[in-house]
Amino acid sequence: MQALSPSTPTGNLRPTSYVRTRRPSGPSRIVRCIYRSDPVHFPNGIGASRADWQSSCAILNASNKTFSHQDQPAEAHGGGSDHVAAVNGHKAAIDLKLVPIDSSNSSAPAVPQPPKPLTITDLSPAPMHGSRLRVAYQGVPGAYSEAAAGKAYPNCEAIPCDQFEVAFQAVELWIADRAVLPVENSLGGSIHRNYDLLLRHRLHIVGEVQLPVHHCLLALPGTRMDYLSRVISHPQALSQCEHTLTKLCPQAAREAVDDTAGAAEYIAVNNLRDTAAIASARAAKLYGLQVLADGIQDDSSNVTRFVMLAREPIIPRTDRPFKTSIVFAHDQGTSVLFKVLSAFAFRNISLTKIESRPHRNRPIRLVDDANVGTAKHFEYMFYIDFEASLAEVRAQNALAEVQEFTSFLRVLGSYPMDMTPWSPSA
Ligand SMILES: O=C(O)C(=O)C[C@]1(C(=O)O)C=C[C@@H](O)C=C1
Repeated sequence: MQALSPSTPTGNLRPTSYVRTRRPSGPSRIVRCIYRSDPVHFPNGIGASRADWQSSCAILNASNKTFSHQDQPAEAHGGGSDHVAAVNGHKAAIDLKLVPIDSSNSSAPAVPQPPKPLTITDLSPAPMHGSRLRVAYQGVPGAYSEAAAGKAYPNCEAIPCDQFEVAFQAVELWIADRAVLPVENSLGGSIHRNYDLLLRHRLHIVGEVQLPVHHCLLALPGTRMDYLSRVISHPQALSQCEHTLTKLCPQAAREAVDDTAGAAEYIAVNNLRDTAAIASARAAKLYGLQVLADGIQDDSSNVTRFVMLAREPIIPRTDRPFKTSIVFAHDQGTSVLFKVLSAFAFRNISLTKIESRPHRNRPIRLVDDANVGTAKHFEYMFYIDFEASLAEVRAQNALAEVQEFTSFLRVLGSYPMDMTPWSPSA
């Protein structure tokens, strides 16, 4: 099993061809590279088999084909909850001259073909990569992020990536249609890396899912809890089980790894008899481990919130509860925060989340006072989620006001709230 990594597809798993398309106007671009794969299925919203990323890559003979654009309402892919803005949904790729033509078929001299006119079928939703949405997540099969991808898009093909950054890039490079990434956990707090990446990349939040996270302590069959010298897992999982772990195996050191299921796989592959992993029951099954303890999160209300990202925003609506995520900064730093928050308070708009991260471009603001010296204020980017749709006038007015108080403002997305009934990780 190999997760998509920075060397994929541009490194050792380089695909043998890309399919390119040229838009009616503008330059040609890579829209897809095709790998042979045994993708993960989500028959009931949960992944069932492992994706198998191979270096081999199908070469499309596109001489007589037209392909549809991938971005379209998620239902067309057999599930999903976001509707990508049709205004950006170029439905057909009409000029495929850049695709290598299969030379085995070319006994006759090549006659230049005039471009074919668009037909009504070119405009109907038919993804060029088959009928399933491809969803990038960080981790390997059995990770909670894979389960979140299955909850967000029930029939999707889940694409494992070894880093969050790679999941962003997979969508940007059209290798995946969506990315599903954790942003916060009810016990462990924010996943800061993803807040920073949301700002660095140009993807749009098109949805959210909240996943109850039920952790197990996994080890090779026959391992005894009192012989454990090490527990390995994702830092979030370690922090969500901190107190329980201290009670269960106080002698064991804790070590952070990239993801929970990756920790389980690592134990199995290296036959580690003194090490346990915190991961899902599904990871135990996938990697042949035994469940030493079940439900080891410190509180049953252990929920991780994931956001779904796409290249295009969705059209905000008012017929169901929506949330909007923004990020802003100001030259005068935290002094404007109160004014910004009042723009929402005056309109009865509830905030559901506020987060601050270092302002990487300008981390410190110096304020000189000849009498007392120089004050050094840290600068921040503020992230806010509020409960309103951008289609609502009160939200538009609030943002117009926020813009007056800020030197930088970006809407990360306006998207349906996850309203699934509450079920803690029992
Ligand atoms: O390691 C995994 O299984 C993940 O999907 C990552 C992650 C996270 O980043 O928070 C997701 C959910 C859990 O909170 C623990 C870990």
